[in-house]
Amino acid sequence: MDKVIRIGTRESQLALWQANLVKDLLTANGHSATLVPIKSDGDIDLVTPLYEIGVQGIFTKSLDAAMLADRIDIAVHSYKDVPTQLPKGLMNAAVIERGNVKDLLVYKKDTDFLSDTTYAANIATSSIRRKAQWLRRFPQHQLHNLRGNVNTRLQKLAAENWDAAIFAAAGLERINVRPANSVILDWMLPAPAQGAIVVACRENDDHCREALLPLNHDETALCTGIERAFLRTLLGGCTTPISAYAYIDGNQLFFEGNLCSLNGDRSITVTRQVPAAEAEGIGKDAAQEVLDKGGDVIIEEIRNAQG
Ligand SMILES: NCc1[nH]cc(CCC(=O)O)c1CC(=O)O
Repeated sequence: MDKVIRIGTRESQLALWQANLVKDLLTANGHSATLVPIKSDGDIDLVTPLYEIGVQGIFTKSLDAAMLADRIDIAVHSYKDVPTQLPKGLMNAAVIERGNVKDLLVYKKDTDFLSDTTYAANIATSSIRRKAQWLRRFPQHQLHNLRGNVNTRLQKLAAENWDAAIFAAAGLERINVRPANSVILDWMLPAPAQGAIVVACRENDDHCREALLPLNHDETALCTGIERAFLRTLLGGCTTPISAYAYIDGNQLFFEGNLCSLNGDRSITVTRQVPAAEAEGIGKDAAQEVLDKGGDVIIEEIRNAQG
């Protein structure tokens, strides 16, 4: 009998859904696996905006520690929550096929306010990236902080006097709680690795590395790898106004990356199209172009604002 793979997961409904997906994939390949729920600091303090907490990897830290202490064997994360710098001794062993990458607006009444330039709508999100892109498009709007897991945030939106809130579509669709009152934000560029799930393990754990290898989706791994290289080269933080999306169509890889100032008054977008087989290095290269086009000044401002 194979040794049982202990899968560490956060306790939110979305985290459990993602961990169960990995458990089912491992089981289908003949492995035994069990879930080990672990609390993360990011789920305990639901008030402080993430950018004020300032710790890198607040959602992944507890699971990383549990892995290093041999209390769990693998950890399942939303890839966009994983810092670009991994703790020593751990590795990302598989990137699961990506779901919906887009952001989604959940509105209370209707979306008429989006075309009324005189109305100062109240929009909820704690994401610096979403705030910056939103203010660039709707400078007259008021933004409000909204923290918590997907379910808590939906409840808060219902309770508050806000017009709408912004979510990752994947988070709501996976656990089947996307409200009818919602619309995909096609114009908003997603966070690097949004909609993708990553499975980490200890570097020296050959059994888990081998078990996870067939779960890796090459196309998703390539695209999210480029998006994360773009992020790492610019700043490396998880709470930044940095967006990136890469996808493959035919044999071509298309990339779009953006850096916004915090209030959205400046925005630098770069794009790439290369044969997928030659995509190596384009995330870093695109980030360098952003820096050369004045991104260095914006990055410095963000660093100073975040202390
Ligand atoms: N930062 C929280 C977080 N991390 C991953 C998701 C959803 C799933 C995903 O984007 O992969 C969410 C919720 C959200 O941003 O609304």
